[in-house]
Amino acid sequence: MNELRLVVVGASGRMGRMLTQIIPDTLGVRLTAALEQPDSPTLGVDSGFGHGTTPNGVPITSDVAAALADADAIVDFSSPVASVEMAKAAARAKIAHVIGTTGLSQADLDAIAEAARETVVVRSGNMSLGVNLLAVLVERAARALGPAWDAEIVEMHHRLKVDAPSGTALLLGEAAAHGRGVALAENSARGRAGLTGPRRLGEIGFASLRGGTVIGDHTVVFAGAGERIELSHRAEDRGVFARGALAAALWTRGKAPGLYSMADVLGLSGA
Ligand SMILES: NC(=O)C1=CN([C@@H]2O[C@H](COP(=O)(O)OP(=O)(O)OC[C@H]3O[C@@H](n4cnc5c(N)ncnc54)[C@H](O)[C@@H]3O)[C@@H](O)[C@H]2O)C=CC1
Ligand SMILES: O=C(O)C1=N[C@H](C(=O)O)C[C@H](O)C1
Repeated sequence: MNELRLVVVGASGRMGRMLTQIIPDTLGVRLTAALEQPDSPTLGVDSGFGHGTTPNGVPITSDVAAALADADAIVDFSSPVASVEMAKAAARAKIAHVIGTTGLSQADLDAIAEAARETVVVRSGNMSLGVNLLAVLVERAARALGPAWDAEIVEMHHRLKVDAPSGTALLLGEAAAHGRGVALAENSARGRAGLTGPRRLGEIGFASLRGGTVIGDHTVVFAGAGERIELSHRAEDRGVFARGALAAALWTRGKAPGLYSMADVLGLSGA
């Protein structure tokens, strides 16, 4: 089978640099374009620059049309605005779109769902195997324990992260809500401050810490009467997200248009 021709969106970012670093060592994929913002100072620079290796011959560009003309899939860790624009472009070009970007609003999610009617889209707040398995465990725990065990999700990330709660925290919150058979939107508590009153039964709480260079730590606490369960994941290397995203891109081959998750890619749906 031919190599999957890949476009990386957000090529100069932390995840984009990780992707361009590992793509040459990943069987079955080939980088054909590296996209950045039109005003990025890195335009024209070889996209291998970010990790001090030999040039890869793929210069960073902002020409979306040219990039999509020679591609099978897009791997996108950028910004909500950029990912929604890319989703529309991917739908028009019928190219698979793997979206890792977080901080998406409901309107952004609706636009991505609309694009997924035309092409294969894999979206996840976390592309790592560990977190997606953790979500399965959280769902089971929430189902078994019920709302009498208070669920709180604590996350910590590096000082440059711009959205909160993290996409992973929301994914884990969805898992807990699903386990309890409720909607997260109607049962979540974010950013408590001031005279909050006592905790509401069934609430799923979120707390976000930011500092230093932390790649991504998440803990789901189930606090019962007189005992507590904590389920945690710590990412030690952005490679876990990048490898997951490349696995997702390869998985899209031959799939019907639709919106998929990493649980689908990893075979964890219904686990
Ligand atoms: N789902 C997952 O497993 C993971 C998700 N993320 C998410 O991915 C996103 C990016 O994270 P980082 O790489 O750490 O951020 P970053 O800020 O280092 O990189 C984002 C890059 O996207 C670029 N960009 C913005 N608009 C663009 C456009 N229109 N076209 C092309 N490029 C554009 C920026 O210039 C920047 O270089 C964030 O939303 C983050 O939360 C990060 C790690 C793992
Ligand atoms: O911005 C990051 O860095 C990360 N973002 C994702 C999130 O919002 O959960 C995934 C990972 O934790 C790193």
